[in-house]
Amino acid sequence: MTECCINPSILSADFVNLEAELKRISNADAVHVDVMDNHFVPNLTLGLPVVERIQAVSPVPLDAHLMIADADRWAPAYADAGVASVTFHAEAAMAPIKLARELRARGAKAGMALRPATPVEPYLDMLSELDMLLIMTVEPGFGGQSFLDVTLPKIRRARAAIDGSGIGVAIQVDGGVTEETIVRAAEAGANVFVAGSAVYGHADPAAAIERLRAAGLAAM
Ligand SMILES: O=C(CO)[C@H](O)[C@H](O)COP(=O)(O)O
Ligand SMILES: [Co+2]
Repeated sequence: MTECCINPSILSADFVNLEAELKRISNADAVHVDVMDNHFVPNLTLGLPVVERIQAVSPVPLDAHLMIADADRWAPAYADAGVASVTFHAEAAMAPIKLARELRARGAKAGMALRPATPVEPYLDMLSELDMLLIMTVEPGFGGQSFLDVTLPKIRRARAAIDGSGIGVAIQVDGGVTEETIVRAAEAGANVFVAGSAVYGHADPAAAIERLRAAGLAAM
């Protein structure tokens, strides 16, 4: 595997200057947009109207991470808005296969996320319905948390299942990704890396992206 995608999270950007903040990461593979509803997670960020404006000005495709309840009802609208990749949480979807098919039918890549304590095994048979599996490496809700190494065996099991079945599903990790932890996540089998603090916490976010990409690639 040679692909190594770095998707900065704008959760750590300056929300008053989002257009300028997006220009600072134009060498990223996508921009990760964290949508939180204060129900599925104890935090509130932004919703569809703001995502539509980000979509209009972003130099890179959007990777929407929906930390919202009732994903079956709300997620398709993000695909309709032209978001390239829409990720819902398995714990928030009543009918994840139906929802993944709806997202793809609307032209988006379908992603499904698992909280750190949610096992991957119940979902192995539906991986072919997905373009991306997001394995959360922190409890969703806030940026700036520490990477949970306890999730590494799950990443390894997911990678083994994907490689064993020959399906082309990306494995994304999100939370606490740094130049150090990206090595362990990449060795375990992840190939798409979300980083908020480790990109926007630096004076030169574009240079931070290149360092993360180099560290991830070297570990694959
Ligand atoms: O989904 C998220 C939190 O729920 C964020 O994408 C994630 O926390 C990124 O921030 P950091 O890299 O600072 O951990
Ligand atoms: Co996220």
